[in-house]
Amino acid sequence: MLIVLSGPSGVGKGTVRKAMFANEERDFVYSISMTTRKPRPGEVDGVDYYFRTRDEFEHEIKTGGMLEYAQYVDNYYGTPLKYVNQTLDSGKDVFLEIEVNGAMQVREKCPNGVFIFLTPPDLGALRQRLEGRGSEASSVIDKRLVQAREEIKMMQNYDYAVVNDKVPLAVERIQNIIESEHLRVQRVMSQYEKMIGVQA
Ligand SMILES: Nc1ncnc2c1ncn2[C@@H]1O[C@H](COP(=O)(O)OP(=O)(O)OP(=O)(O)O)[C@@H](O)[C@H]1O
Ligand SMILES: Nc1nc2c(ncn2[C@@H]2O[C@H](COP(=O)(O)O)[C@@H](O)[C@H]2O)c(=O)[nH]1
Repeated sequence: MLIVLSGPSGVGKGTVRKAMFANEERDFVYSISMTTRKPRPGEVDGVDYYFRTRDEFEHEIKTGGMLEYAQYVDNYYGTPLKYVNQTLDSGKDVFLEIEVNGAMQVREKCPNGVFIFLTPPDLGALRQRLEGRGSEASSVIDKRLVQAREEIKMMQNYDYAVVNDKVPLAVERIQNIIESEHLRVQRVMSQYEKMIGVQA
């Protein structure tokens, strides 16, 4: 199953995802994105992102190496296709943490994915989280907040909206969604197998 988590910058996607992966026992893999953004202090190439130049990124686009990509506040971000395909082929779930334009490209290509939008309790909390993280200059925070308003309008294109008021609660809500989606897929598959006369 392909699981896509979006939401405005600073809402807590990374925080929630890391907490989820600490809990998660099932086969479940995070797809590391590629970006032209400079690493923040402590970020490691190949762990947090694949950090690439614009030329390198554009080469990947031209050669069909990206499942999706978008320009977000002056930088490219995208999902390398090969790793997603290999992981899905191996039977594991893939988890993408990406912004809305990229998510809509994924929806076109993989309509059976599960699309979850993480929201802040309100825009004041979002600003506080971005400022509290301290990783961007205030001019960049302002641009991200402008972008956030546009992104929140896209929430209606998602299958689920989850409020990140408290991290453990948001984790639990997302895990419940994934669990129920798994059960739904299993029910459909077993009905399908019955219909075509294959032993489930
Ligand atoms: N539920 C929460 N309550 C309060 N603070 C939170 C909550 N969730 C995350 N935070 C804090 O908000 C800040 C932004 O979180 P995080 O970096 O995970 O956001 P993000 O959505 O992944 O951002 P980006 O899209 O820019 O990568 C961090 O300092 C994090 O500790
Ligand atoms: N379309 C994509 N968006 C992505 C991807 N990886 C991350 N992102 C999103 O970009 C913004 C900014 O991220 P930051 O690390 O600079 O704070 C945020 O919304 C991320 O979710 C991707 O592969 N494709």
